[in-house]
Amino acid sequence: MPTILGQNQYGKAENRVVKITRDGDTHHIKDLNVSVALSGDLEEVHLSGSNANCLPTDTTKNTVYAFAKEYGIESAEQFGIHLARHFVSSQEPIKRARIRIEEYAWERIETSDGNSRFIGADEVKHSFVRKGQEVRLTEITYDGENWQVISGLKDLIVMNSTNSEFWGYIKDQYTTLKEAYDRILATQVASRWRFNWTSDEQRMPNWERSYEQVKKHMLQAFAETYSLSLQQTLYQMGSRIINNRSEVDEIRFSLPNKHHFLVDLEPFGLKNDTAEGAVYYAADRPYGLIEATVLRDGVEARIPMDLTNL
Ligand SMILES: O=c1[nH]c(=O)c2[nH]c(=O)[nH]c2[nH]1
Repeated sequence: MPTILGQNQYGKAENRVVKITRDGDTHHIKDLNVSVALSGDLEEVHLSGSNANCLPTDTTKNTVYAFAKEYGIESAEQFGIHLARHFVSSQEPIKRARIRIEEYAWERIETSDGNSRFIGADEVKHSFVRKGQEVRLTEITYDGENWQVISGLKDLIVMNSTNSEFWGYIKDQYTTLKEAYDRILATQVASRWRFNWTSDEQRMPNWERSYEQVKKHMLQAFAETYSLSLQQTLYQMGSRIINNRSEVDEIRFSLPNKHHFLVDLEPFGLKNDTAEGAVYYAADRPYGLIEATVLRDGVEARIPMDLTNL
């Protein structure tokens, strides 16, 4: 049976790059995990074994490290754009580059006098603790003409200990869930948002500020929404971002509902009442999984449905 080569891409995945910038004796860290995927005229590499059009994955790795040194890392997005442009514009057979980056944040360790800026001890200028919060993400795709930048985050764990209800749902012969008028709402946010910056002619967003602002609106909407379902909270989070950040046209969330169930303490003669502060069992599985995209009216949805392997 004849066969044909379908979609293909290649490159070096998970290049771990740590760049230290020295500002006098104050240091700054950028800690990235960069994955390169290239595609183009690569049929012969697969079909005949000719490597004439193949830029080695080893070279793509070296380019990541050389660019970090030569040009620095202003933001994950800027770094990814720079790499994507390089691969597509410098190698004729390479028609498309996709750069995915995870960024791990570090913060300065405070001195014993509680101030990390006006210090006698100089270790704070170069001593860091890795932030336990979210991982920042970006994916840059470039075909020599158009850009697509989808940034995001994962593992941002949030909880509201009240202001969440869930009732009025369908009840069939299998429904046992009790209606909740005051419950815990907790989730581990995975999200991707797409920028409307698509060509060199447009003004590029300020990537660092944009990330901080999107995250701020996301968290504030989570905190400030009186929730009748995680679905409703998700929509509030997304629309708050679309309404406040003109550079973002689309945002998708994958929100596991981290269920907290009231423990039955009746057998021990104890009343476990939410109004007085209750004891919960934090279940890890199964979990409800609430996923949706929120879009600016009139734009096309481009973020893939399944965020897990992005
Ligand atoms: O916020 C929720 N949405 C649901 O769809 C759902 N289903 C469920 O059992 N609990 C919840 N909570």
